[in-house]
Amino acid sequence: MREVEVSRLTDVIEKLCIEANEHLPEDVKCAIKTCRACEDGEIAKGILDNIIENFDIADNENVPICQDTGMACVFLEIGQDVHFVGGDLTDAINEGVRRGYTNGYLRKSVVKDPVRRGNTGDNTPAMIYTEIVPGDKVKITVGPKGFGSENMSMIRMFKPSAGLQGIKDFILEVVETAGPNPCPPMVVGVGIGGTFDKCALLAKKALMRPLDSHNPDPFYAELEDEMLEKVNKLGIGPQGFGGKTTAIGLNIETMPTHIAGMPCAVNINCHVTRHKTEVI
Ligand SMILES: O=C(O)C[C@H](O)C(=O)O
Repeated sequence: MREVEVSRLTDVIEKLCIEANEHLPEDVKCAIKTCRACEDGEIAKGILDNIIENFDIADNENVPICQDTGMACVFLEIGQDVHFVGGDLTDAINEGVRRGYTNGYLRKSVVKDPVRRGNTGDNTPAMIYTEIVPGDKVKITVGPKGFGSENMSMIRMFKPSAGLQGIKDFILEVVETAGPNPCPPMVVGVGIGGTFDKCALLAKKALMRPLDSHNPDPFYAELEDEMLEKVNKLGIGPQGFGGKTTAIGLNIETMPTHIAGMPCAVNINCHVTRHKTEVI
């Protein structure tokens, strides 16, 4: 059994909240630049140039890429041989978010109550997802999630008879309904399978996977390519002004499901698909 002080998580999460908000992952930057090279419309090219200039400024001046610094989604893969000591794990995670958003001068975007509102003032609570894995390490990923795009996400509980075509049509429906609202070019995270709740989590996890990777199952890897091409043929384009680049990536995550169902969730992210990981 390896003892891990929870204060180490506080320190790491503080750092990851700031870094994730200021520095876009290389695979995302690369995907945006590749799409810029393929565009021929003047407006689309100009918007993608602005997006590239924006993330370069954020990198060089250590400022947030977007005014929406998001809800702090914290994913923990906890080795089963880890024993947390020195305090309450949830409190330690929230303290990391509190310090990150305060010391990094990041916008506090969380309200105390979904209906009656009232800002919590420190961007807590974090959305915490834990998974127990073999080993004695803790893998921490912070993915700040903006809500212009979160609001455009959807889930549908298909009957199996809807088949693959039902899923393909649903992905296109969600992207088309989103239109310019999630600040395209977007990243499309798709979850298929599990239960109602697990399916939504799969879609969110799909957004954390590098855009230059594929689902390990060739069937779903091909579906990722096919659907990305179809999404880009919708012509929504950068910021919704038309063009070839509606999405810079489309990742699919799946898991087994019940014989009577085929849940599908589509979690939309804007081009600011941020996440930072550290293993302790
Ligand atoms: O909350 C915001 O700043 C805006 C939001 O992310 C949006 O896309 O409009």
